[in-house]
Amino acid sequence: MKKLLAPSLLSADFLHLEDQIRLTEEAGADILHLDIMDGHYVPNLTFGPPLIEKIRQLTDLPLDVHLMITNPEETIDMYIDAGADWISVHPETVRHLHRLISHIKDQNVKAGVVLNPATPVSCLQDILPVLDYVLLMSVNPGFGGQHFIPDVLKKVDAFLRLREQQACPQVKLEMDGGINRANIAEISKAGVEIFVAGSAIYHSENIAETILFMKKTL
Ligand SMILES: O=C(CO)[C@H](O)[C@H](O)COP(=O)(O)O
Repeated sequence: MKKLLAPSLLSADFLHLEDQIRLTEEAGADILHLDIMDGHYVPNLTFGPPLIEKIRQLTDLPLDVHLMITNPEETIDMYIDAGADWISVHPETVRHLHRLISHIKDQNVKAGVVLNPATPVSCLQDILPVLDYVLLMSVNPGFGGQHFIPDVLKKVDAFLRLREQQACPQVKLEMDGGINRANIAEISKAGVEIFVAGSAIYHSENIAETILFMKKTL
C-alpha cells in the first residue's frame, strides 16, 4: 500500500491552528491525527468534539481521531458527528470492544484499536478481522515529544505475522510516538504503513519541508 503520513496536531501552535492545518495540507500530509485526552485515562487534557467540528470545516484531509479517554462508548457518537473519518480506541478503556468497533464501522467511520507499548499484539487475536487499522504506540500515551521506544519494533513483526495468519491484509498498521527525521526510514522498513508525527513536524524550523522530507523517506 502507499505509505501515509499523519501529522499530529498535539504539537501544533494552537494559537495559529488554522494556518498550521492549511500549511500541513498544502505540504502534502495524507491524514490529520487528532489526540483526544481526558485527564483520566492519560494525565493530560487536549480538546474534544467542538474543535474537531471546526477542523472538519477547514480541511478535506481525513481526520484520524485517537481517543485516549475512559468509557469511549458514552461519547463515541459525538466524535462521529463531529466529522471523524477514523476513530481508534484503547481496548482497556472499553467494556464491549466488538460492539463498539461494529458501531463505529456502521457509521461509515474506520475503526482501529491502539496498543500501548506494554500491551501484547496477542490481544488482537479475536478482533483483528473486523478492524480497519491497528495503532501501535511507540511511547506511553499522554504527551508529545517523548523518545521512541525501540522495542516496539518487535511488535511490528508480531503484528505482521498475525495479520498474515489471519489473512486480513486490509487491516493497516499505524505507529505513533517519537517518530522523527532520523528514525522514520527504519520504522518504514520494519513494515509500518501509517506514520504519526507531532513534535518532529510542528517544532521543526520548517513544517512544510519536514513533511516533504518525511513523505519522501517513507
Ligand atoms: O498520541 C500521542 C501521545 O499520546 C501523540 O500523537 C504522539 O506522541 C505524537 O507526538 P510526538 O511525535 O511528538 O511523539
